Formats: sequence, structure tokens, C-alpha cells
Amino acid sequence: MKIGFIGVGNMAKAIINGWLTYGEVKAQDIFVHSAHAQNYRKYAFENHLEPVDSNSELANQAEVIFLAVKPTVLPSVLAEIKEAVTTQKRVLVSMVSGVSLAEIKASLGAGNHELLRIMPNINVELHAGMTALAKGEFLSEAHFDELQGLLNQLGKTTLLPEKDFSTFVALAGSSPAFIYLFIDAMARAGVKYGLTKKQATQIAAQAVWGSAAKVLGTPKTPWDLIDEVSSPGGTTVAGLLAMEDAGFMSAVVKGIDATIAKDQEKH
Ligand SMILES: NC(=O)C1=CN([C@@H]2O[C@H](COP(=O)(O)OP(=O)(O)OC[C@H]3O[C@@H](n4cnc5c(N)ncnc54)[C@H](OP(=O)(O)O)[C@@H]3O)[C@@H](O)[C@H]2O)C=CC1
Ligand SMILES: O=C(O)[C@@H]1CCC=N1
Repeated sequence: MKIGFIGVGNMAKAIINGWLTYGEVKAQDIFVHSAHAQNYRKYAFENHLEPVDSNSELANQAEVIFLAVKPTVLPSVLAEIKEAVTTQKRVLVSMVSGVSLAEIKASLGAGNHELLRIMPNINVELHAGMTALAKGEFLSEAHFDELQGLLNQLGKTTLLPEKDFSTFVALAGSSPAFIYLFIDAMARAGVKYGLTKKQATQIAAQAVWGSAAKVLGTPKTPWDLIDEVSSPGGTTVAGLLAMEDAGFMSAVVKGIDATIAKDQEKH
């Protein structure tokens, strides 16, 4: 399957790098175009991908087209590729946050366009991603199975109604940044008590990684696990109560609220 990427920024590169690392998709089957020739040509050259001169030419060459541009750029991109997508019956996969399948369909005009909306996160590069999928009404089962198979190789996927995509953006699309913030805050506290930033960051990141693995591998709830770590009269409960006193849980929920509100703003 020949796969094209319109936009080769952070998210597109994470997906492409994830596939290339384990050879799931051949480099010569990946076509790329972005706003600046020096960017997409350099990346294509370094990774033996196929650079293409325009969005419309990419739509002529690739059977499946991943839309990996910012929401504000999407309307002009869809206008450029509309003819090729319609006449050549291309499959479109949009990872653009806040833009529904209905909006994409409306921009493309008449035709039974095969569409898939996805919301990946940056961890796909390490095959530890979390990606939501919403099928367009005309997407064939065969194309859906093939694309889900490719995305499953990059981590976990889940089918999700589009109405829940904004919540998913907060919990998985944007949340790596929130978790980096938590790791950095822990590490900074380590520095306060004399550790080097490098060592403190490694210690905090390993603790987060192991804790996430534990949550994923047990039927117990996080609350059960919190109790297992909290010895009576011990250090953990003292730390937990001080964090809650400073509003830890409501700070997290406020961050999620703001992320969802931003995703739902019209562009
Ligand atoms: N970053 C993330 O973790 C996630 C991002 N997303 C979504 O993915 C999309 C891309 O995000 P991200 O990769 O972070 O953004 P970046 O800013 O890193 O990349 C945007 C890309 O769009 C390209 N571009 C801009 N204008 C055009 C155009 N007219 N035609 C073709 N390409 C164009 C840019 O080109 P150039 O490089 O040449 O300037 C760049 O490669 C967004 O909609 C975002 O919501 C979804 C989930 C997670
Ligand atoms: O910040 C953003 O808008 C995108 C969506 C999810 C992650 N990055």
C-alpha cells in the first residue's frame, strides 16, 4: 500500500519513524509533502522516502493519504487534493484535532469518500502509542482492517465515537506533555534536595514508567495501588495528603477541562 503524508511535522514523523524502525512499512512506499521543500526533502532524503512536489501530486500517487497539518491549514489542503481524491478514490486518514468527519466530507463535496479519523499520540514512535479511531460511513472493512493493523503495530488502538475525541485528545493526545511536566516537577524537587537534574529525571521517569506498567497489568484500581504503597504512618501518605492539600487532583482536572475546551473551539 502506498501511503502519503501531507504535513511532515512532529506527529507525522512519529508515525513514520515508528513504522520504519521495525520495517512494517517500506520507506519507498511512503510519500511526503509539506509547506517547506527544505523540510520534507531533507526528511525524505534521510529516510529514503519519496518526496513529492505538491499536495495534489501526492494525492495522485498515494492510495492512502494521512492529513497531518494544523486545523487552520486543513481547508486549503482539502481544496488542493479534492479533485485527485474524488477521481482516484483515495482513502483519507485525518489526525487533525477538532475537525470532524462531517466537516471533511463537506469540504470534499459529493462522493462516497473513504475517510478515517484518528487521534494518535507521540508515543507511537516507540510503539507505545494510544490511538483513537472513528470510521467514516463509506470506509471499506478491508481498508479499515488494514489501517487498524498498521496502527496497532504502533501501540494500542481503540474505536471511539467522534463525540469523545476531545476527551481523548486530553487524556492521550496532549497528555504526554502533562506527564513530562509531572516528571520535570518531580526531578526539580530532587534537585532541590541535591540530586543532579539528569539523575533525578531518570529516577522520576523510571518510576512513572513502572507505575503505568503496573496499572495496565492489574485488575486493581489506582486507588488500590495507592493503598499498597502507603504504609501506615509512613512517608507516602504524608506526601499524598500534602499534594492533595495543594490541589493536585483538581489541578489535573482543570488542565483536562482546558484542553477539551480548546479542542472544541472552532478554527
Ligand atoms: N504533536 C502531537 O503530539 C499530535 C498532533 N496531532 C495533530 O496532528 C496535526 C499535526 O501536528 P504536528 O505534527 O504537531 O504539527 P507540526 O507543526 O509539527 O507539523 C505541521 C506540518 O504541516 C505542514 N504544513 C503546513 N502547511 C502545509 C500545507 N499547506 N501543505 C502541506 N503541509 C503543510 C508543515 O510543513 P513544514 O514542516 O514544511 O513547515 C509541517 O510539516 C495537528 O492537526 C495536530 O492537532 C494529533 C495528535 C498528537
Ligand atoms: O497541541 C495540539 O493541539 C495537538 C493535539 C494533540 C497533541 N498536540
